[in-house]
Amino acid sequence: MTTEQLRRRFLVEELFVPGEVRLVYSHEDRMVVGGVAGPADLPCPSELRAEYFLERRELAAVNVGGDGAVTVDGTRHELAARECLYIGRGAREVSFDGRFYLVSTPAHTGYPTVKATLEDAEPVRLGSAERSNERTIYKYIHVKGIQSCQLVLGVTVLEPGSMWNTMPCHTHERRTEVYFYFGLPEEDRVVHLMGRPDETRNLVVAGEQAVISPCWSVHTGFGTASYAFVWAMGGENQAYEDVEPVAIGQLR
Ligand SMILES: O=C[C@H](O)[C@@H](O)CC(=O)C(=O)O
Ligand SMILES: [Zn+2]
Repeated sequence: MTTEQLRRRFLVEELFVPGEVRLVYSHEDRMVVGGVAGPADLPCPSELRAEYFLERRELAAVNVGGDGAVTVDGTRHELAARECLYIGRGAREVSFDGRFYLVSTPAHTGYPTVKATLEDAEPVRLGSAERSNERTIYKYIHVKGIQSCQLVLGVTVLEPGSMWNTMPCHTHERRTEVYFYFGLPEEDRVVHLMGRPDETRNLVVAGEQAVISPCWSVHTGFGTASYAFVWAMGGENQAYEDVEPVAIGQLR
């Protein structure tokens, strides 16, 4: 595929339009990703053939702006920067006040709507300054955190001067993963690597853009400045550790 074909197929651009909720439906594990520059209400696009968005789905909203709030069936949840709200199947009315990144997967049952702060996410520090990959992984929705049907989601924040994420990298044959980069200065970019481990391609990604990684694809990258990203997975299982590790020397 050419650069343009790769970008059309795997890169999600232009998610934030004032007063709108923008959504992209991927057939990779039927994940929906979106952006809200609120105030705005969650619509129910006709492609879902549903009465309301969460009739057969679950949703996570991560605050990628300043202070914000999400109202779910009349209950208002205040969210500070980088905090996350999980909204279970069955919620009928969802509205946003602020800047949110959204991820949704199909759901077979309704789990409670729960808010998580950075402290709730049991931060794990990884990497080192020597390898330019000092970072903290905050897991929000996972087996030992917020319960969901299939969604697994968290935020990774790089330290100033650290540019690499997820190296050594991996694939996970049982799940699709989407990375949404944010907190990157306007003029900077992340060079994101995708593709099978023995045949990689790169996408040059700006802040507030998302990259879809099908189950066969690695997902790793380096920025021209530090950044944060939301990682979200959907698919066969929720085991965060269930990955096929790729040694650095295996990459082509
Ligand atoms: O499957 C797990 C995901 O790729 C991320 O959680 C990895 C990550 O945030 C990192 O290494 O910085
Ligand atoms: Zn991964």
